[in-house]
Amino acid sequence: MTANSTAAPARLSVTGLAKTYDTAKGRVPVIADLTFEVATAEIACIVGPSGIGKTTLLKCLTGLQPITSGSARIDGRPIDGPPEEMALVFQEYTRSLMPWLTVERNVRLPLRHLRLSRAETAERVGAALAAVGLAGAEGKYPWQLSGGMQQRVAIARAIAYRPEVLVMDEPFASVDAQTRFELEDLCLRIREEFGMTIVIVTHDIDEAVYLSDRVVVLGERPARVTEIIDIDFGEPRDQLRTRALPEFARLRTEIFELIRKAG
Ligand SMILES: Nc1ncnc2c1ncn2[C@@H]1O[C@H](COP(=O)(O)OP(=O)(O)OP(=O)(O)O)[C@@H](O)[C@H]1O
Repeated sequence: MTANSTAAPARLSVTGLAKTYDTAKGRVPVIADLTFEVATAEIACIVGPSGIGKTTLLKCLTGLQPITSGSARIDGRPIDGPPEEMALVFQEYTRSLMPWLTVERNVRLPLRHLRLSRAETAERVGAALAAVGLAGAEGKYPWQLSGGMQQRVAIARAIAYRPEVLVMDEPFASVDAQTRFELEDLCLRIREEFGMTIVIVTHDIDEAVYLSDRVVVLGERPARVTEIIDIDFGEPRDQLRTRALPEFARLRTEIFELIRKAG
């Protein structure tokens, strides 16, 4: 955890965040009290039992849901609506891509707001598609692509926008194991290449250990931070070598136990 009040503000800081939904049946407290920070160019994974409030937390971080109390800040500024410097990738790529637009136009869509030159737009779209291994697929439509390829397009769209913070909600849950490994390594590369800060909700403990600089484990209902676990495998990480390290197994067991107790 990078944290102290005299240093520059963390890229993302969550302080005493609480969230209660107002429903027809009354108020439903989902998040009681969360505090954690994510520094620039770090990858943080949020894990916890099903229904603990992980997606709710992401909605608060991305300004899609108002926070009930406490705060979420980006570079010290309170988040009270979708911040321009953030991009969000959902698990359900089928709902996030426009089926009537080509891959190229899907990736270009959010860039409209940035008022870039044509050349820069083309450069960013090309580089993002190349980064996800989809160079040459510009003219295809989402429905002509496999699920894994569609999710790559959704990620390319986020990369082309070059957000300072990339937030992803179970982004690889619906792709096959091989694609999942490739997309995880893509995350590590874009963090390296663009200095992006990445926050990922995942149910996959191994994925959290492999990708993260820190894992935020949520527990209790309404949710609190059970534990923040720093991970230091250094770079580069490798799907076979890193996952075979004794320290990897130790961290997996520790996080598994924490989630089991929290559930
Ligand atoms: N808009 C809403 N209004 C009322 N309650 C909601 C709303 N969205 C989510 N909830 C409730 O908040 C709780 C946490 O849901 P959330 O989707 O954030 O959990 P999660 O940890 O992401 O779940 P999962 O691991 O199953 O994806 C659940 O009980 C859910 O029913």
